[in-house]
Amino acid sequence: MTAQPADDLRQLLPADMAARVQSLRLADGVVTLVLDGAGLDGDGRAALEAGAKAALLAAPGVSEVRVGIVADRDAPPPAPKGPLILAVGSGKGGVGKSTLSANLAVALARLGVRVGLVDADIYGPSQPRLLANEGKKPEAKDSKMFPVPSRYGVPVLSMGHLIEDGRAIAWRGPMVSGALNQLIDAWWGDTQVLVIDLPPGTGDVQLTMVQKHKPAGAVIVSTPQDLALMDASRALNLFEAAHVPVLGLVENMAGYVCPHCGNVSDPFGCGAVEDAAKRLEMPFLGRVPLDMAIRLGSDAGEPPAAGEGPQAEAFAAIARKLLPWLATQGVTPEKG
Ligand SMILES: Nc1ncnc2c1ncn2[C@@H]1O[C@H](COP(=O)(O)OP(=O)(O)OP(=O)(O)O)[C@@H](O)[C@H]1O
Repeated sequence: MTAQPADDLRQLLPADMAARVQSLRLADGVVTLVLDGAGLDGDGRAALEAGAKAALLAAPGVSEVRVGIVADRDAPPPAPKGPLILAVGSGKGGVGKSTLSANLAVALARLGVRVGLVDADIYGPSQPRLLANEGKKPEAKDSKMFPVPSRYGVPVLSMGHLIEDGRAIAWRGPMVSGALNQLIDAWWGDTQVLVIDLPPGTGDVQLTMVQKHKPAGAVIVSTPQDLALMDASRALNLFEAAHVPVLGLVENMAGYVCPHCGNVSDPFGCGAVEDAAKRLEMPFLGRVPLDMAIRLGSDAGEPPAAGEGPQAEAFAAIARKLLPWLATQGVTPEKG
């Protein structure tokens, strides 16, 4: 039995149901279907879901159908209550998730979005170094913390601000969640978007975290190597299991820029993440080259996105791609 492409699957739905499809994705035998539930009451929605499942499960190669029914397509976007949570995840460590989180936050801030950053990497916090506010302690009022300002217009909260430098944390699950709650439920004021640098991997801690502090969307970062890509698709499953929309994939460390001659070579290959995004029917959000200037800037607390030139542009391009989605969530950059 061969799996059917998503377009063929759509044909299997009755016309009135097909007209309500907002997105339909097939990966590893699992169909993820988002339907527009405009004008339907609870029973109508239940019938829509049951009908779609029955029609699609009959298709060869489909083992599971996950259905999400969203509100009226024409309804104005709801005004977000607190900051909108945007998670940055990866299937494995060391692929540049923290680098992307910091620079994406700075790039969004440069576009006029009020952005905050939470370093949820409890065991290996790196944001205080990346955004140059290491050693500062957050103040607190009514047992809630104030984020620590950074010189790049992005306030930050990280375990790195709470523990002594270099002290490893050996905490168990509940303590980790408790610490994370404090970082997220802080005085974020009029922050519009909270970027969360998730810990690497796809374990229970990550799942609990995304279920509890439900991100409005997630970005997955991967290097172009096959193994990293396989891990990235696990991260995709994590977000799907928590019903968090994945906004797209970012390829990091693609194409090595020689610091001496500026020539670009491809030690890890190039384009594999974009191909994977196509295969998974995910948007591809952009590519960040493997560039010594990115590592040196990051180590020195000077995020490349805050500067000028091609490194800054790589992150700015990714941030710009997120603006239309942010608008659908009621977040528009401040003018001026
Ligand atoms: N595009 C890049 N070019 C050069 N160096 C990079 C690039 N992206 C990340 N790095 C460097 O790679 C190392 C790992 O990056 P980073 O800490 O962002 O990864 P991570 O996925 O968050 O890792 P961890 O899971 O361990 O926190 C850092 O030294 C960082 O400066």
